[in-house]
Amino acid sequence: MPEAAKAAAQGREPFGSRLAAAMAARGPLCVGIDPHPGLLAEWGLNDDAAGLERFSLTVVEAVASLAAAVKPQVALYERHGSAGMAVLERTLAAASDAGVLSIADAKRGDIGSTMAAYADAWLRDGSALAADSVTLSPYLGFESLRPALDLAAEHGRGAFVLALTSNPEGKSVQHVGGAESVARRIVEAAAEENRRYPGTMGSVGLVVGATIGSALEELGLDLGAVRGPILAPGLGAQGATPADLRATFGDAYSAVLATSSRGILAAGPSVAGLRSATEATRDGLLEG
Ligand SMILES: O=c1ccn([C@@H]2O[C@H](COP(=O)(O)O)[C@@H](O)[C@H]2O)c(=O)[nH]1
Repeated sequence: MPEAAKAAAQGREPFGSRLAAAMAARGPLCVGIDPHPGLLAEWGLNDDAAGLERFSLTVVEAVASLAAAVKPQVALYERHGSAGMAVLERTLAAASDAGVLSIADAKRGDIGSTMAAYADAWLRDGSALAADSVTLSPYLGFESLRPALDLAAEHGRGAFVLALTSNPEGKSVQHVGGAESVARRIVEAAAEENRRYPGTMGSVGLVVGATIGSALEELGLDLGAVRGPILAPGLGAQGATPADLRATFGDAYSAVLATSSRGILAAGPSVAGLRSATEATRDGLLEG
């Protein structure tokens, strides 16, 4: 049975279609949920599971109707051990209840047999950690991600594969090869993967930083050919502006889901403050 039909049989449209609809309705912004110790302190919360929960649920409540997606940063829950992971489970459930798509920023990647276990955790129906999509690291080879790519397709969920990350050190691996760069391999593999999805947007996206400047041009990469969403971190706290995003992505800008965490979260803990920062960021992305 084709993937779209399988996912629909389970009552869920493919992730790419659901994200495209959310971006059309609410704009191209994802709000990152990054409960850094410093932010918890600024919000008057303890650096413990209770503080983490108050922080996370406040963000979901504030932004669910304004953002196309939320992106909890898994590391910041993991540092609280099992209690933190339980908060992450409740945060993902709250996002789902509030009707906003979730991207678990877990950056998982492993050999195929263990990748299947990661896929079960983040993408299988019934898993307490199941999110609408998950970030994946292709350092063990794009094809090592196969269990996650297939399970995502089967369950109407999605994946964002790291291609050109927003940190300056990323170049030392991702640009290697010049015209035949490592990043090109990832971009081409994602494009191939999205052939299994009909419609305008496939369910396999890429992570491409808003801070990469002219790298797409230098490496000769055409993100339009991917037919998938481009998750672009780096807006706000890492210095990128909406104008930078437009200049960096050019014709592919319509597929860009910009994500900002600290730049918006600094406006908390008031729900009104978070909402107004989210609206301002989103409006900046929508303005020509
Ligand atoms: O290339 C990447 C991939 C992921 N991230 C993640 O996005 C957020 C950015 O947070 P800000 O506070 O808006 O800087 C964070 O969770 C990173 O792990 C990234 O920045 N770059």
